[in-house]
Amino acid sequence: DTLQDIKTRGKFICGTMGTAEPFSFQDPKTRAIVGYEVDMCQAVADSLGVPLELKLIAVEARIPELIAGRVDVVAANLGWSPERAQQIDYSHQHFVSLQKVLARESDKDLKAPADLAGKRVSAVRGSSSEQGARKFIPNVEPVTFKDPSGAFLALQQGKVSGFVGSELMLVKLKQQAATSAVPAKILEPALFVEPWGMGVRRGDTAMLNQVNQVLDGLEASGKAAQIFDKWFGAGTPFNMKRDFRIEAIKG
Ligand SMILES: NC(=O)CC[C@H](N)C(=O)O
Repeated sequence: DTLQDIKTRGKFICGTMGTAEPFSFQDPKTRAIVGYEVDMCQAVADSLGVPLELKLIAVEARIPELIAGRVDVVAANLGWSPERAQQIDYSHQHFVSLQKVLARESDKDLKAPADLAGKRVSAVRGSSSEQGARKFIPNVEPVTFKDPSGAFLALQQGKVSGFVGSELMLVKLKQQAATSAVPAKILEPALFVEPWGMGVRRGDTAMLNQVNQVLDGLEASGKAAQIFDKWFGAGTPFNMKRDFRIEAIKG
């Protein structure tokens, strides 16, 4: 749909995770889907003068839903990769993430991702983590799950020795595991770094320009840094400093 179609329709539809704190997750009190990526989508909706509608999508459905036109953009932990960049266009990066491995605290012989060579690991189906597991850990064919919860459960049940995923997802799961029977640890070093952008349909130049203009505006005004601090800064479970800018992804 063109920008005019979206204005006529009267809503901007953004595909998002809904399960990934603090990017897009359910607020325990209000039950609304909130988060960093939701704020970014809201800014685009505001720029178009229409309300934001969130559509929750699984990791493996992100690119298919976008290509099929069932969402206007995808803001769903979407890492840039050369393969994906053949299928869709990417906005400027709005986050930069590490990919790491979560293991059981009790597995003392597992210190680095390389120690998982030839072992079983889990990953979310259709994620860059699935591909990264194959690429960066020798002799690994990941067991995949539709949702992060399944991949995490497999680790806790001892069905796999590691769970490859985005760092902040693993940070939250590690916190969750700390009070369970199976505490977890994050292995260092990271497997790889990935810039995240909003996914836009290939050739939808008007939408791509609109999103980039909004993101660049948030960067220039300092609003992007404020939104970052709100979700990742001191007083949040992540306590992070911003070490990237919103800018074009250098592929
Ligand atoms: N599982 C994950 O790490 C989240 C998705 C991942 N960032 C991707 O782009 O596929």
